[in-house]
Amino acid sequence: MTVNTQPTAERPDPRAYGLPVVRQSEIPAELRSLVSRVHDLIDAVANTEADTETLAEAARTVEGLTAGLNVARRQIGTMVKRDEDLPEEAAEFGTITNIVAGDTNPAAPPLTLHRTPEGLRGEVTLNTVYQGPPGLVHGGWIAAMLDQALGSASSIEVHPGLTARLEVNYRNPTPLFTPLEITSRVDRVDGRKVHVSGEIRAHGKVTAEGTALMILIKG
Ligand SMILES: CCCCCCCC(=O)SCCNC(=O)CCNC(=O)[C@H](O)C(C)(C)COP(=O)(O)OP(=O)(O)OC[C@H]1O[C@@H](n2cnc3c(N)ncnc32)[C@H](O)[C@@H]1OP(=O)(O)O
Repeated sequence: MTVNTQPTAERPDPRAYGLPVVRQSEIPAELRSLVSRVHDLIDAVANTEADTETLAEAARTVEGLTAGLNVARRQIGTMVKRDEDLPEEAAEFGTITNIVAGDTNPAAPPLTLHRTPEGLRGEVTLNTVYQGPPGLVHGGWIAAMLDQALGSASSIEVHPGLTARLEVNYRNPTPLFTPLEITSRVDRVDGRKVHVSGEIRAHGKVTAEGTALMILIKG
């Protein structure tokens, strides 16, 4: 059961802090396609054993592409507005290049979380880019995914906040190339302090669990 499905206050509008906002539906299909291809490129580069001529040509090509894309860059802190069907005061915002969930970040899996009657839930499958021990997800990345899921629970169920404390218990190895289920929820709200918890599961078995204290941003 969710503890609180009503925001404690109207959500802060990033535009009031000078941050640009892009609607999720405004992200061009061509950019989404590019992000997806570069996501695959990162994995290919990380694992290639191609000959040196192929590598040198790829480096020149990528250098040229990078220069072309850098001609027009977004402002740091650009936000994306999700759940566009929700009323304006209930809209959810996230940073567009968020390393875990950012729409335009090719290094993000990305992790997409949806509301459920119990809190939030998402699924993600990770390749070797996220590898720590052989065949397993890096522990720091596990913490990052939990941080995102716990922070989003606070943001969506209560109000956006910053992580003041995060504790992770690594119960079992988290495998690569395996659908991971990520769940999170708000356990308790005490003024600006929001206590949240969540888990990562593989094949139904908990591999990691996290608890965090989120401090709601003022305003
Ligand atoms: C959709 C979005 C998903 C995002 C997911 C990702 C989330 C993140 O990664 S956020 C980035 C990582 N976190 C940070 O950078 C935060 C850095 N820390 C800070 O900026 C500040 O310490 C901050 C904002 C957490 C708290 O500062 P401030 O707003 O001044 O609050 P402050 O007055 O000190 O504390 C408020 C209350 O919280 C308590 N508190 C604050 N920090 C802690 C802590 N670490 N442990 C326990 N209690 C704490 C205080 O004791 C106080 O309690 P009370 O009201 O009972 O006296």
